[in-house]
Amino acid sequence: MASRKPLVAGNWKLNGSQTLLNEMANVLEDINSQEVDVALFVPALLAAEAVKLGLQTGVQTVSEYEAGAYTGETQAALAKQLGVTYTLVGHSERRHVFGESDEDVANKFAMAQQQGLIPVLCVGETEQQREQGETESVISAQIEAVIQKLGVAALSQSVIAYEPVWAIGTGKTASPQQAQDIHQFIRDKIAQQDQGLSQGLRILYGGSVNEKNSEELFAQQDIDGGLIGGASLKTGAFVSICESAKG
Ligand SMILES: O=C(CO)COP(=O)(O)O
Repeated sequence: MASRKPLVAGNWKLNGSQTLLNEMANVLEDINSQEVDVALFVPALLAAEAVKLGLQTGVQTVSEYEAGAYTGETQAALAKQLGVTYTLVGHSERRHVFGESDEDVANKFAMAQQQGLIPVLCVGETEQQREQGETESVISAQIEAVIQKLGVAALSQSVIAYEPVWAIGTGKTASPQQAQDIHQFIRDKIAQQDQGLSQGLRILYGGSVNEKNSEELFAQQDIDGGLIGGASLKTGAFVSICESAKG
């Protein structure tokens, strides 16, 4: 895992509760350490509470707009004020269910950074794109949209999460080698523009990670932790996954 500190992040999506948050805060208290960063991407309504409980907190998306007449949006500046650290941008469910384009995602990335949040840029191909040999070109375009807008240096204050769409919530994990190949592709792509930045960049894997497969995934050279969906709603499983990311 080179010298990058691993990050294990739970993405609760539209799930979870105040009760689960309290339970999670109790069990995670002992884990956040020198060896692994642990964060929870909770529904926006729970973010303030998660911060109060001492959790490293993320929201799941932010508005690309700074402020104004945009009913229903989550404001990056307010999240920052509340003590939120991260936001996901471009999660596949935002792209595929809510129709966010690469350009929308780049705009959200920019707004997150402008307001002092760390964006976690989610990238990944659908099953059909993989079958058609488009995996690398799809991921390249998703990353390039951010680089075109902000320059490659912007990636130094961010995290990338590779989440193959066919592996999300399906129980079909990418094999450690499949995941490593794409992580290496991403790091090499960024190295072509900035070698030093690429070496320090954390690239997480997401898609059906559980307490049984996490250790092998996290042992891969270019996998710096995980973005965990379903298993982050179970305290025991999530704690095991976090532990497995330690050196
Ligand atoms: O989408 C994910 C995390 O953002 C992955 O979800 P699962 O771990 O449930 O497959």
